[in-house]
Amino acid sequence: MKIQFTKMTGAGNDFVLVDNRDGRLRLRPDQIARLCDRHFGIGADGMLVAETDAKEDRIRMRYYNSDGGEASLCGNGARCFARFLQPLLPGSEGDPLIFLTGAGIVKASFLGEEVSISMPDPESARLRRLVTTRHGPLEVHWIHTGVPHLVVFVRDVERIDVEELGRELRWLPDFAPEGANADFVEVKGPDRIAVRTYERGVEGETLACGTGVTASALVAHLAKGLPSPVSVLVRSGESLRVGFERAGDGFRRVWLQGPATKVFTGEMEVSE
Ligand SMILES: N[C@H](CCC[C@H](N)C(=O)O)C(=O)O
Repeated sequence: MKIQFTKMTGAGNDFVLVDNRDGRLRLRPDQIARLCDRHFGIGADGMLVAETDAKEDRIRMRYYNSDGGEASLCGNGARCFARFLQPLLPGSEGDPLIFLTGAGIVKASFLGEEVSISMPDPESARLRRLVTTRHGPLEVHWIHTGVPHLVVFVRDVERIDVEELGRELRWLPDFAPEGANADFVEVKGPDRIAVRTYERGVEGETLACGTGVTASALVAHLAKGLPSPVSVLVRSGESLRVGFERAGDGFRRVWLQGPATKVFTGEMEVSE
């Protein structure tokens, strides 16, 4: 089976995108994992598939991590998805796009090289939980920004063994069975943070994580008082921005902005 795809990157978090609005494609997790494989496939952190949701009469974005498992939202992926979708919808040039995701409706706006998306209202954060790691007790903050995240504040993100500690936090029994992505956050200034993320379903550090950047900025507001918008430096060296309004003890009108770039298009043969 030949797959026509577009490869894109959202600040270094990279994706394979496929237009399946005609519904002809049925990919198994092992086929998705092969497409995302960096040695035997195209190579990506995840895959985004455009579908038609007849019931809602809207386009739906399905997101799969590189292990082939589906997740409810991918923030950088949604920004790339909007950039991918726009030329496929004649007459929509420049207008905001609205599409469905597993975490609700997303509205995307195009700002030059960048794309800004509305993020779902996060479930209320669970702050200052003590967990036990092989290095002893650690204070973590849990928040769900479309997918679950554990946020840890550190003095220097460069000195963290993200693969080792990130993996341990991702699999903590306290958050089983769904687990969580692990974000390590360094406050760099009154409205700036640096974030490194170990991603669930990629099972490793990615160069950026949109829902993780959002989780980190919201918790930095709650726990450290950083105001909106927060500028976030990610592992690739690029920066993203997160804006929000308070609503009671939570948030509303959360948005995530950053680069979303096409890298190449191609086709790949996938075994049936
Ligand atoms: N790995 C995440 C989903 C993708 C998150 C990330 N790529 C983003 O940009 O939000 C999870 O399974 O919870």
